[in-house]
Order: sequence, then C-alpha cells, then structure tokens
Amino acid sequence: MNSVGLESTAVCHVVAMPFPGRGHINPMMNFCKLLASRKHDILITFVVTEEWLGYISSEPRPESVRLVTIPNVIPPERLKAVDFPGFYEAVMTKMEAPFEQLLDQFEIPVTALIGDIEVRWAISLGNRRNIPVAAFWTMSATFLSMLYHFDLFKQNQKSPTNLLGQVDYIPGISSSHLAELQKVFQKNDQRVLQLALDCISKVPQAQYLLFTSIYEIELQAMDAMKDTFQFPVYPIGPAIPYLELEGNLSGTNYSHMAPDYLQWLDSQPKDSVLYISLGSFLSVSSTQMDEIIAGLQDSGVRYLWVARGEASRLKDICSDDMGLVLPWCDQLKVLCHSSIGGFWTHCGWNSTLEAVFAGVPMLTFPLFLDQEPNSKQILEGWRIGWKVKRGVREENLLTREEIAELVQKFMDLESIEGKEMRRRARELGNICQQGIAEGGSSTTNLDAFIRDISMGIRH
Ligand SMILES: O=c1ccn([C@@H]2O[C@H](COP(=O)(O)OP(=O)(O)O[C@H]3O[C@H](CO)[C@@H](O)[C@H](O)[C@H]3O)[C@@H](O)[C@H]2O)c(=O)[nH]1
Repeated sequence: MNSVGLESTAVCHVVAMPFPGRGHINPMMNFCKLLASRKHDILITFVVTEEWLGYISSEPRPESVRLVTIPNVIPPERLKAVDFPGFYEAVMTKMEAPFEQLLDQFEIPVTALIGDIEVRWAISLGNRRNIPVAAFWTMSATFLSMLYHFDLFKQNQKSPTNLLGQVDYIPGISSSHLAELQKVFQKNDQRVLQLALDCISKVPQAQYLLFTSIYEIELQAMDAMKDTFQFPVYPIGPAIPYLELEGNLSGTNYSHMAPDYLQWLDSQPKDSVLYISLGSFLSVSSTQMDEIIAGLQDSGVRYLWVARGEASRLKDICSDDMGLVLPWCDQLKVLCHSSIGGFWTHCGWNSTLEAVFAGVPMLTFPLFLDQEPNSKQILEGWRIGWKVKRGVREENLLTREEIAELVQKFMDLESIEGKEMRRRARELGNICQQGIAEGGSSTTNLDAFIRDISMGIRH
C-alpha cells in the first residue's frame, strides 16, 4: 500500500516533529519505525526541513512513514557549529508558522503530535489546537531530571541562571548531579541553556512523555520522572535502528551489499578493533585529530574511525593496514560487529545507547551539554568505560604518546580490569535485549503508548 492509500484508511495519524539534527532525527525516526512495526493501520507524518529531506529521503523506512517538508527557514547544517546559539534560537522562533500551515493541509485529523522537547513551541501548539502531544526527549532521563528540577527551583527562587554557583542543594537533584550541572552551566553557552530550560518548562503541559532510553538502565531517574509528571511516561528505548539489524521491517527492502568497511571488519580478530566517532556536528580540532591518528598508529591497536569532513585528509596520513578512516558508517552495524572491542565516543546519547545495546565498553570524550553527565553514567553508573583525560599542555591537547598508551591499555583483552568491564558491558547489552523482547519493558511501554493515543486516553 502506498502512503496515499494508507492516508485514506489509516485510523491513527501521528505527526512527528523532530529537532533538526542527527542526534534528534535518528531517534525519532527509529521510534516511528518501531510504532509502524507494532501497529499496521497507522500513518506517520515525519516533518523535516527541505535540507533534511535531502539527507534522509534515501534511507529505508516503512511505507506508513511519510516525509513531509517545511521550507528551510533555519540556518543550514554547515553553519550550525559556527553559531549554534543562533541556530538553536531559529528553531525556537522560525519553524512554528510553516509547521502550523502544514497541519492545516492534512486531510486526516491528527491523533497525536510527537514533539521533540527542544522544539519549544510544539507542546503549546498542540494544546492550542486540541491535539494531544507526546513530548519526546532524546537525551538521558537523568539529564532531563537534572534540568527539570533545576528549572523548577530557579522559577521558584526567581533568580538568574548563575544561581547554581550560590547553592549547594536543590531538591530532587543529588549532590553529584548538582556538581555535574554546575559543570554543564560553566562550560556551555548561556543562551542555549536558557532556551533549553525554557523548552523543559513546557513539559508539564504535554499529555505523554517518551524517553528514547530503557527503563532498567536508568531506574532511579525514570522513577523520579514518573513521580514528577501527572501523565504517563514511556521509556521505549533504545530508539536505535535495531530493527534494521535483523532486516525485518515489513514492507521495506533492506538488502544491501555489505560495505567495504564491514568486509574489512569481517577479517579482523574478535574484539580487536577500536571504533572512534566524535559526534555528528561538534568535533575536535584538526591538530587534535592529527595527534589521535599518530597515537593510534604508534599503539598498534586496530581502529575504524568515522571522521566526517576530515576523513580524506586523515586517510592520506595513515599508511598502515591496521585501520580505516571513513566519513560516515552504519554505526550500529559496526558496533554490533564481533571484531569491535571498544568505542571512543563523544558520549552523544544515541551513540551511548548504541554501545550499551551492542555490549561494547567506551572510552569517553565528552564535548558538549549532556555528554559530561553521560560520561559519568558510563564510568560510575554502569562502570563500562574509561575517560580520555584531557592533556595539560596546549589547550588540553592530548599527545600521541598519551593516546597510544591509553588505547593499548583499553584494548588489552587480558587485563583483569578490562575483562570485568567487558563482562559488565555484555550484561547491560543483555538487559537491553530483554527490554525489547516481547513482554519486555520497552515493548510493553510502546504498546501502552499506542493504545493510549489510539483510544484518545488523555491524562
Ligand atoms: O558514522 C556515523 C556516526 C554517527 N551516526 C549516527 O548519528 C547519530 C549521532 O547521535 P549522537 O550520538 O546522539 O550524537 P550527536 O549527533 O552529537 O547528538 C546530539 O544529540 C544528542 C541527543 O539529543 C545529544 O545527546 C548530544 O549531546 C548532541 O550532540 C547516532 O544515531 C549514530 O548512530 C551514524 O549513523 N554514523
């Protein structure tokens, strides 16, 4: 059935409005695919800018998920890292009007709107038009809980954002999370943080809350969020493309030739390759990248590095057959490959969930916003990683010697510490598998969400 045919018969019409960024579009699309796999009479309208249509239109998706665009009213992706606060602000102010015009054109009434929490206007727009809104959070429940409680406290104290420096206790935030939050506020742009808090302050007006995470891996934060909100909270994760690993998304053809890098991985020993990816839009300096590649080569450790725009330059530098440098890869397939033994990551939440799912330990290298708390969760909460400590010289540059020593130790499969870390990582991976199995927490939550929106249950 094509999407036009579906439109005339579908009883449930969900409109998804992601924040325009890889780390947001991917989990929302993965969630939509999960919805489509559990409910066949559903139409999902996934709204992106024209620019993003160009990036994702060729990616496989079920027929019940249709892509619809609004004009490019925000700065292009290539300028995002140059002025992220400006980009963030444009999302908050420029996208609502064209999105609302689009809503007016849909023939089938909208059953529910799935709005990324960082699209500030989505919840109020749904309320204004009497459409139930499921607020969609693409980061950890822990980070939402930290920001939400801080925002609540700030509103009540009517104090400026730098309040954090003046208090040592905020109800609902543990002392270690308060210290984390302090770091987040010190290291990030205040305009962005203020807007993020503004977005979070709207959450109580939503009708549902969806987490891309799994209940069991963030028990305390999930329970805190369930106690906080008056409406249902559904952890449905990991919202990563695991359906595609099995190639079992009905109505879609996933038969691709295995790319060269997967074939290369096939020929490497088990657990021997370090996978490196430092984020989809913010990254490290070219000088740091040069040190990393030199350190990798000195270490003798096998590696697969996704370096985006820097890939061809780095490829020219590395002369051995111990590694590959690529602009992009199918990350989950790579992480789930048996020859991958570690992941050097910037700790974006999607990458973190993918590594957890794959049972792969992480070398953490946080750069931005939630990544520092995610790193802490990996190191201290789950104990499945080590931190890449910044160097003390030249703007925290990490030298090739430091890198070589670290990756050698991290990829040593025989050390007692390494064995324990790998065992815990595999255990966490098993917890994810249980969550997505029939009767598991995520599957049960997904079905409950579908039932609630289909029956128009509002809380
Ligand atoms: O070669 C690659 C590299 C990445 N990815 C995918 O790209 C996404 C990257 O997402 P994430 O790991 O979350 O990184 P960012 O894109 O940097 O994520 C932004 O959004 C996240 C979720 O809101 C936040 O946790 C991060 O801090 C923020 O930088 C994931 O789905 C990856 O699988 C690929 O498919 N291939």
